Order: sequence, then C-alpha cells, then structure tokens
Amino acid sequence: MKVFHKPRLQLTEKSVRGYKVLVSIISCILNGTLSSSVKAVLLIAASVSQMALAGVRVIELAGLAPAPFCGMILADFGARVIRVDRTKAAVSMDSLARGKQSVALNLKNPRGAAVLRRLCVQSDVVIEPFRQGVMEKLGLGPEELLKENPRLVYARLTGFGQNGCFAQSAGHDINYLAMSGLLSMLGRSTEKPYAPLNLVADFAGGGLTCTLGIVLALLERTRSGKGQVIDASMVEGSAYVGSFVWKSRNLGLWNHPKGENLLDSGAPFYDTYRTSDGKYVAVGAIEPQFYQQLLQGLGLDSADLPPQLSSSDWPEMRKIFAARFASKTRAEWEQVFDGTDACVTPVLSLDEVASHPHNQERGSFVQDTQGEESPRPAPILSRTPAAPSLARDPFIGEHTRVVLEEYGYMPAEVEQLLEAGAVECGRAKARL
Ligand SMILES: C[C@H](CCC[C@H](C)C(=O)SCCNC(=O)CCNC(=O)[C@H](O)C(C)(C)COP(=O)(O)OP(=O)(O)OC[C@H]1O[C@@H](n2cnc3c(N)ncnc32)[C@H](O)[C@@H]1OP(=O)(O)O)[C@H]1CC[C@H]2[C@@H]3[C@H](O)C[C@@H]4C[C@H](O)CC[C@]4(C)[C@H]3C[C@H](O)[C@]12C
Repeated sequence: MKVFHKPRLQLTEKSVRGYKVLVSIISCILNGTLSSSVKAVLLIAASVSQMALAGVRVIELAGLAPAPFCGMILADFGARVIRVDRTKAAVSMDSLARGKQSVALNLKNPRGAAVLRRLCVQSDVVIEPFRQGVMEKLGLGPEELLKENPRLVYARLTGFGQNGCFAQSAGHDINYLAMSGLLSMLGRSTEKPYAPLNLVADFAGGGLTCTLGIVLALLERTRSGKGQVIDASMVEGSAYVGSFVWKSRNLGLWNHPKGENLLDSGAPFYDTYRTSDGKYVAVGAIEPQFYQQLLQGLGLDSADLPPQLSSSDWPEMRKIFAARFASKTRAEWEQVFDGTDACVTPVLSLDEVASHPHNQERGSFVQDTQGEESPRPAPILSRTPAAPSLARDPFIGEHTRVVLEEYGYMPAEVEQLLEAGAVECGRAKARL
C-alpha cells in the first residue's frame, strides 16, 4: 500500500466548514442517496471551493514548457484549466498537466477556431504560447477575443515579447537567458557560461512570471471589470527575477570575473564539496557567526586561516575545506552539521528529497494515483491551500465532448465538428 505524502493542511474555521460539507457529501455517497455524477460534481466543488482560484476558468493553448507550468500552477490553486491540444497529435508532451482537462481543436479549421472563441467568451483567462503573430494569423488575436469578452485576461507567453527585432525568432530557455544578461554570470571561473537546466527563463522568468501577471490582472479586474493583454517575455522575466544582480552591483558583489565572486562559486564558504562517499554537501556560511560554526564543524581554527573575506586566499581556503569534507561521508557530515547554524546541508538527489525528515515532516512532495512523486504546490496559503489533483494526466482530446456540451454545444453539433475535423475526441489509452 503506497503511503502518499499528503500535504499537511492548516485547518481553520472556514476550511473546517468546507470539510464538514465534504464529510456530509461523502456520507450521502456512502448511504447511496446521491447519483454518481452529482457525487463527483459535489466532491470536486467542495474541495475546489476552498482554493484561492476557485471559479476561475482558464483556456491554455498547448505549448512546450513555460505555458504548461503556468497552467499547472493555476490548476493547483483551484482554477479550471482546459488545455487546447492540436488534433492528430499522437501523445501530449505536457508533463505539467496536473489537474487539467484536454480538448483537441484544429485552430486552422475556421470551425475549430470558432470553438476556441466560444470557449474564451465563457472563460476568464487564455494563455497562448506561440511565436508573436500566430494568434492574429488564426483570427484569434487579442483584438478579436477581447471584443467578444472584454473581461478576458489574454496572456501571451513568448521568449522575446510581442515586439522587438527578435520577436519573430525561435528560441529556447538558454537563448532567452543569454539575452537577459544573466547567463554571462553563470558558471565556475574555469568554465564557459552554462544554463541551470531550463529553470530560469522557461519557469522562473516564464511560466511563474506569467502566472503572476494573470493573477494581478484578475485582481485588477475586480475593480475595473476589464481584462487586458499580458506580454510575458522570458528574456525580461528572467532579467526581472535577477534584479538583485543589477541592484547589488554597487555593493561590489560582482566586481570580480565570473566564478570569482561571493555568490557565484568564488567564495569557499559558499560552494559545494564532495564527501568521501562521492556525494556532496552545500555550504552557505556567509555571515561571520555562521562561518565560525562551519570552521568548528570542520575542526579548523580561524587563527590558522586567512581572513574569511580575503578573496585572493579563497582558492587556498577551498583546498583546505575540500580536503576536510573528503574525509567523511555525507551522512557523517549531516551528523556534524544538522541542527547547527553552519549553513551546511546535504545535496539531495531527486530520489532522496521527499524522504528527507524535514521535507517529509512538511509533506513537501506529493505522490499521485500513478505513483509519480512531484513537488507540492508552493506557497502554502493558511486558509485556502492548494490541493493539487492526484489524478492521472489527461489524454489529448479526452474531454472534448464533455467540455463542448458544457459550453453550450448540442451533441449533434459536436458530431458535426468531429466529422469536419474541427475537433477530435481522444480515447483514454492504457498507460504502458
Ligand atoms: C520538452 C522540450 C522543451 C523543453 C523546454 C525548452 C528548453 C524551452 O525553452 S520551451 C520554450 C520555447 N519558447 C517559447 O515557448 C516561446 C514562444 N514560442 C515560440 O517562440 C515558438 O512557439 C517556438 C519557437 C517554441 C516553436 O516554434 P514553431 O514554429 O514550432 O511554432 P509557432 O511559430 O509558435 O507556431 C505554432 C504553429 O502551430 C499552429 N497551431 C498551434 N496550435 C494549433 C492547433 N490546436 N490546431 C492547429 N494549428 C495549431 C499555429 O497555428 C502555428 O502554425 P503556423 O506556424 O503555420 O503559423 C521539447 C523541445 C522539443 C521537443 C521535441 C521535438 O518537438 C521533436 C519531437 C516532437 C514529437 O511530436 C514529440 C517528441 C519530440 C522529441 C519533442 C519532445 C519534447 O516536447 C521536446 C524535447
């Protein structure tokens, strides 16, 4: 029996009331006084109504990574997210599909584009992940959609933004990070710049920043009653996330070449070290009082070492620290440093991270019904916490029929759209 890492919810008066509703619904279900469809709707309503974005309806046009992440965050916090997939696509590459439904539309078929317009008229947000100008070519640009639904938040998530000489160029995370200026700062002094996975532009400066824009626009709409267009450029989002680098230049934090500064692997007290068992620890002992505890744990005396901030001595100091860390296993160093202020932590692998006592105590990772482990949504809202779906991801077109009928199409109309190739209904495929 798999033990799921359930996020620990802070129960308060409102959430207790919400859960009482849930309990009474479940008791009706158990004594069979509700039909199955009513049961499902009530259960979902009761759980979703607790969340911050309950009632928000989002149309996410299927994209590569940034837009799916934005959609997943919105779904995690209670929004209803319908992903619009292409027809004739074999499988979805959206690995961030948690909590979404899938409708397959051929937007190049005018009847398929008309379906999207109808979905957007009855929705709060549309997220488009395409190159600048693609939606206009489809007749689905902001002009058209905001005319039909002035309350629509129209989020455009691109690499270079909606204008500028690169706006029409293809690119990926590393390109946007390079254009933001930040990539030039990343990497050890002996290495060429390297991108930290596709985390900064795709996710921090892309999907997450776009989500912020959507939530800000929804908040503003509560006053104005109006939607607006969000131009989310991953170049600018990345640079914005990295504002500290620009704003702290006058503090002298980045005066040295790449990889020789305090926070970019230059300082020996802010780096990683290999332990005797081939694992690593991370050291972040910046302040003098924490640095002293680091030396104490390493069995070193500051009198025998150069001053902490003597950057010309940092290479030598690093060698001394490296030799000490190489003398014990990671677990042994955890015994030495856990619970101290030496700012030394184990570098945990993806397979270890959920079971680390701290992360387990907080329920920082969840496991879905397919056994897949992933991070719980963050941050935790005390009264209306996210409750991520634990159901399997949708198959392409799995919800086409139910969504179109919910949005006002008669069954016969859906059949006509299917025959015209404007929409497609997916069949649930057994997971291999
Ligand atoms: C998992 C890998 C991705 C990792 C993340 C990566 C590192 C990133 O950085 S993702 C961020 C990319 N940039 C952006 O999102 C910025 C904005 N978008 C763009 O600039 C562009 O979309 C683009 C450059 C990303 C792609 O350009 P492209 O020319 O392909 O598309 P657009 O110009 O946007 O036009 C879209 C056209 O599509 C039409 N459309 C859209 N929806 C519909 C619809 N419903 N119906 C009909 N038509 C539709 C639209 O009209 C446009 O048509 P026109 O062009 O005629 O106007 C993944 C990275 C690569 C993947 C692999 C790769 O794709 C090959 C395999 C493909 C296979 O299907 C699956 C397996 C793959 C191996 C695949 C696996 C993974 O997904 C990748 C590795």
